[in-house]
Amino acid sequence: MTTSPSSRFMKCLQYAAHQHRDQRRKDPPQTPYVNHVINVSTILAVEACIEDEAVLMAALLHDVVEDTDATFADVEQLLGGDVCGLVREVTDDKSLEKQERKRLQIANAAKTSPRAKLIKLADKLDNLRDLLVNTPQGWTEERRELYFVWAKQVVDNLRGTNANLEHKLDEIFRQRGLL
Ligand SMILES: Nc1nc2c(ncn2[C@@H]2O[C@H](COP(=O)(O)OP(=O)(O)O)[C@@H](OP(=O)(O)OP(=O)(O)O)[C@H]2O)c(=O)[nH]1
Ligand SMILES: [Mn+2]
Repeated sequence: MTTSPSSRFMKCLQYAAHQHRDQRRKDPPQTPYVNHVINVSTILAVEACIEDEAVLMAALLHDVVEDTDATFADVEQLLGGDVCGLVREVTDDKSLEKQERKRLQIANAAKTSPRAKLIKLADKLDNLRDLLVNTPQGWTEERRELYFVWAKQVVDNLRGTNANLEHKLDEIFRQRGLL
């Protein structure tokens, strides 16, 4: 049986689109940023068959605090503590140096809850699918290659979470000679 999206889910989608409305991805066609967060939620719903609505909503909001003026308090007020807690788990601390943030993504991946790990796996899958076909503006080939290497280190600490997503990520790592 097909069910309609809930009004909470629609409110969440609208909020993500609103918050990211002026942002573009770094790919040459400058795709609207919101396409990425919709992709991450869609990967979870369609490819990983996740029915946990809080996970699908947190996927839509996974970059909203990191990359817009939204706060955790805003997310909590709009969608409650469960969704907000998941968003918190997948949000980088932008006040840290970039190298430290990258190191922490690897180190913290293993400590993340299984539901947040799903979002992180889908996030990396979408970013890597994009990198297979695009070089972000201003990136060298070397920087692109290093992103694949770094993403594999993050994914290695997220394993045992969802066989389907991990298989799709491994196909990409194999294609790049990393596995
Ligand atoms: N592949 C790709 N990535 C893009 C694009 N536009 C923006 N990004 C973002 O760029 C990040 C990777 O760039 P870096 O230079 O390594 O990191 P930074 O943006 O955090 O400084 C990814 O974040 P991340 O930390 O890996 O994950 P997240 O921020 O998405 O959670 C990704 O979301 C694009 O067109 N293609
Ligand atoms: Mn992301």
